[in-house]
Amino acid sequence: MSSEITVTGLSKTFGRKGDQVRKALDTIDLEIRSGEMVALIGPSGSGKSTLLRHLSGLCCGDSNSGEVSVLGSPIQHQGKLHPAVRKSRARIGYIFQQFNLVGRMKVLGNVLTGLLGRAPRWRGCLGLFNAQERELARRSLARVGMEAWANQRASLLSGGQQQRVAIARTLTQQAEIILADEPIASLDPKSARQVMDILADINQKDGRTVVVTLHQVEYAREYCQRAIALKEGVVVFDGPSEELTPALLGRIYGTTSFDDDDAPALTMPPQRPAAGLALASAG
Ligand SMILES: Nc1ncnc2c1ncn2[C@@H]1O[C@H](COP(=O)(O)OP(=O)(O)OP(=O)(O)O)[C@@H](O)[C@H]1O
Repeated sequence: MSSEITVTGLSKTFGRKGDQVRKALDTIDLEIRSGEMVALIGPSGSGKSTLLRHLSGLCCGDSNSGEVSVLGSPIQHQGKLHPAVRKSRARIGYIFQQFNLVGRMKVLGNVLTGLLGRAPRWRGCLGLFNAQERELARRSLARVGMEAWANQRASLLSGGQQQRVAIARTLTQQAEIILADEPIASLDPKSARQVMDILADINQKDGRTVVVTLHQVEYAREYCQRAIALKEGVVVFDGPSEELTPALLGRIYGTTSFDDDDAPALTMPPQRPAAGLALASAG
């Protein structure tokens, strides 16, 4: 399998000298291969969302720190976005915790916005999509079980339905990679499972690479073959998700207590990772 996402030496510091400085990512090295479904896990504030944003160039690393390339194209290099990042972004689907649909717009219109990065800008701005593009959007909605809602306003949908429409938007975009940032964090368990089933289906049937940040470790174990755990901006585990034993999770999260949704119930403040926790000791 070829490498689809490569991150080398990426660091990100928030805050300026004099203010409170916070290192959100600390010299991250990663390689994600074509067709993988990878969970990004770790305690709140460990850097999962920040890392995901860097992968699509929504965020730039520290100057002189590292590089990110996706699908063979550079996204950023030493703190600067590559001039052709817009082209690369058109190939990357991004799913947000809060769906990012336009509530006043119809569901079909929202799904068609997936084409904005590919269609000529003037056509997208005027909403001039051709019959073939509309058909693609309808097929995408059917794939996530939302075809019957095509002409409804997005604001009328439940959270789970909105997230399915957001996934249909990435299908219409014909995204080659899907980055999903906490896609199920605000959903009830049934909707969460539907969304994870759809992401897994796209991964398995279409061979799309999926990287998903998750709070619920059980979903990571069930749906993703590989898990990458961050703690205080450092990769502390990278391996098969079945190797996420309670003892290891206890060290990653600083707790052995998990709530009903299998999200870690944090009772201890985050600690620096113990030396022995780094990568090699994961098994
Ligand atoms: N725009 C920002 N400005 C300043 N600090 C930020 C910003 N974005 C993130 N941070 C900080 O970077 C660190 C990592 O945040 P991030 O949101 O990536 O963590 P996370 O693992 O996704 O957390 P959660 O699971 O709670 O969403 C945190 O300390 C956070 O406060």
